[in-house]
Amino acid sequence: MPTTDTTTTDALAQVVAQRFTDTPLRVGTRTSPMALWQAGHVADLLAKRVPGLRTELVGIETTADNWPGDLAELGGKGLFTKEIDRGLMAGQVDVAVHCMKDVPGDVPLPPGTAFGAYLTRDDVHDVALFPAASPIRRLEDLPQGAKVATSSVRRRAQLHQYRPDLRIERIRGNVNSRLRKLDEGTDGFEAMILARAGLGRIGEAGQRPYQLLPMEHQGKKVAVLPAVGSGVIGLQARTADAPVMALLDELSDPDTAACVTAERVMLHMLLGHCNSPIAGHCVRTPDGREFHLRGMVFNRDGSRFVHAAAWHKDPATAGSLVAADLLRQGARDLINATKN
Ligand SMILES: NCc1[nH]cc(CCC(=O)O)c1CC(=O)O
Repeated sequence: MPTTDTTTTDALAQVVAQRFTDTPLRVGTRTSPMALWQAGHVADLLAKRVPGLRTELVGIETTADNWPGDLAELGGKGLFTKEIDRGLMAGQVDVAVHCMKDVPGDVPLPPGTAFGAYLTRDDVHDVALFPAASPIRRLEDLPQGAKVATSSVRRRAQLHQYRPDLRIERIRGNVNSRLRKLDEGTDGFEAMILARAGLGRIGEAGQRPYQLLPMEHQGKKVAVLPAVGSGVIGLQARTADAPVMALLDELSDPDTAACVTAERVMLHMLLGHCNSPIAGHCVRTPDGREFHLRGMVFNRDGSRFVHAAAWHKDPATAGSLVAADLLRQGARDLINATKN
């Protein structure tokens, strides 16, 4: 009898279940509420695919979690991922959960590891939030010179394009503590920019009003193109761990994987570092035949920027076309000018 898909996949479930009888499958994660939600979601997906599979969340604090100051002072390079990568390489965890947005584009993945799954992309919009007691609900209504919280150089540059008067300042800590600071008026912030996906994961998206920022320019309204990899959870494992890699492959969403490839090929070719204001977003075209990638590179205050788009059936080609176009327009000078 010919082997069907079901029998092969069931064989995989058996292999995985047997391997993780004595020790559970360990899922490595950061320890913020958002990261723990993500890891729990991954554990649910794994257990759904392999009934009876035992999983264990292993919380790992990263350099970024333990540094209260400005991350730029540490020089970047995987501040959110390094310690989890080390745990994966050392065999302390079997799967690492990362926000693709936090995976640096200018350092290679640790040897012997690879992303085996990209989960279906969440909403990629950035949103503006205001203190609970504030009557203001749109960035356009903020008074001249209002103080806005974000640590992202990409968001800072794009806000300044529309509202050069705003005083944009860094804020640290996890999303929950940032919201608390905003409401309590610590540091006098009148607005804050966050990813809608992150808000949803900590259960806040339905709890408070926010302004969804459009991704495309519409008159005088603030528009923000998202970061490369935004809204995507990536699952990394040891390449030699064949059963886990095969399991991750089944959890991966092909469209999300293709779009992340397009965006990250662009990022790699631009040689962006963690202080480069770079934005990129890829979608499949409505007819399903091609991938449409848009990319932007800014200077620090958004007064100069380059913008390119490409359509191609091969995502990596779309990425390299957009990067080449951005570089031709002067992206290298913009990136070098924002080096610390
Ligand atoms: N830089 C932190 C970070 N990494 C991923 C998310 C949210 C989820 C996502 O966009 O993938 C956030 C919070 C934020 O930017 O507001």
